[in-house]
Amino acid sequence: MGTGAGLRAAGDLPDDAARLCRAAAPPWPEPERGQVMQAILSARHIRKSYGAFVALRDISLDIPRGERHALIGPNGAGKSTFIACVAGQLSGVEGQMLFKDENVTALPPAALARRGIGRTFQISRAFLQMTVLENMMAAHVIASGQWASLSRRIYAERSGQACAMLETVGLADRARDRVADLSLGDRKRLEFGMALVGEPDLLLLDEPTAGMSIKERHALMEMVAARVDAEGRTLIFVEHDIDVVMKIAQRVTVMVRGAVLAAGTPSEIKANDEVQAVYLGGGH
Ligand SMILES: Nc1ncnc2c1ncn2[C@@H]1O[C@H](COP(=O)(O)OP(=O)(O)OP(=O)(O)O)[C@@H](O)[C@H]1O
Repeated sequence: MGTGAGLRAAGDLPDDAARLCRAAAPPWPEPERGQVMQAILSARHIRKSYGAFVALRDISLDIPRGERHALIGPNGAGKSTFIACVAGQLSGVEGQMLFKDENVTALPPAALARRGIGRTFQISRAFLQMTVLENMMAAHVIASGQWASLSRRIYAERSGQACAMLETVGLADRARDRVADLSLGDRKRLEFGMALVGEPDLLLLDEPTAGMSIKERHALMEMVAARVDAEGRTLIFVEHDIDVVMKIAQRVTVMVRGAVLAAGTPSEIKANDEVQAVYLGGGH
């Protein structure tokens, strides 16, 4: 993990020191005005229709490498559709998607995952009866592609890696519990950890805190922010809790009816009259 260029300072330090740095950091600073960062993802004129219904009209946005970026907007604005486009899960998407300067338009999910675009998935029913550790090990086996050769040595290695990742996401003491017995917050931690196993450069989270208590939401997203920062990853997340957005995102894009209404730092978005009228003011 965390081997790529662009590692932030905390990621280069021994664990304890990094933890202390991160503990002192929140709330995380917004990028300085005018600061230019290289885009890891550039979406150009993305358009997606479901039959006659146009869900995304003409979305163009750049996501700088290492940024925590929130997508917000009223129900039906097209946020999940955009995430699914970036992950390559939809057909018939018009426009162009550049990832790390490569044209990845219309590539399937597996090809995008190999290039470093990852997203979380809800743990499927069949895996709920398995333990937390078994699920995490499955994620390692899938990511390694070594289905058939789980020798004793590789098994030990995988379980070591799985335990380390459980430690990372705060689930080490739940390793032997069934996933079905976890709280929603812990299940989301596990899903996040399983997505990290693929070492994505860009991680997509679609409403990661849905259904959680306020306290759980903040705890989950603070952990997510600390991890993506420490490992030099880029994060795009869809979130309805505006307090979480203000605390976690460095930049925000507001979508309304399939188009971008505004983009900027959290404080710019909060001060935007149009955004207040259409979304934040509760008029949706
Ligand atoms: N498979 C589909 N077939 C037809 N219409 C769809 C499909 N998926 C989404 N839509 C429609 O596209 C629009 C955008 O949906 P999307 O889920 O992307 O919005 P959203 O901003 O994520 O909303 P929410 O915050 O409620 O999740 C909505 O009007 C939705 O009903």
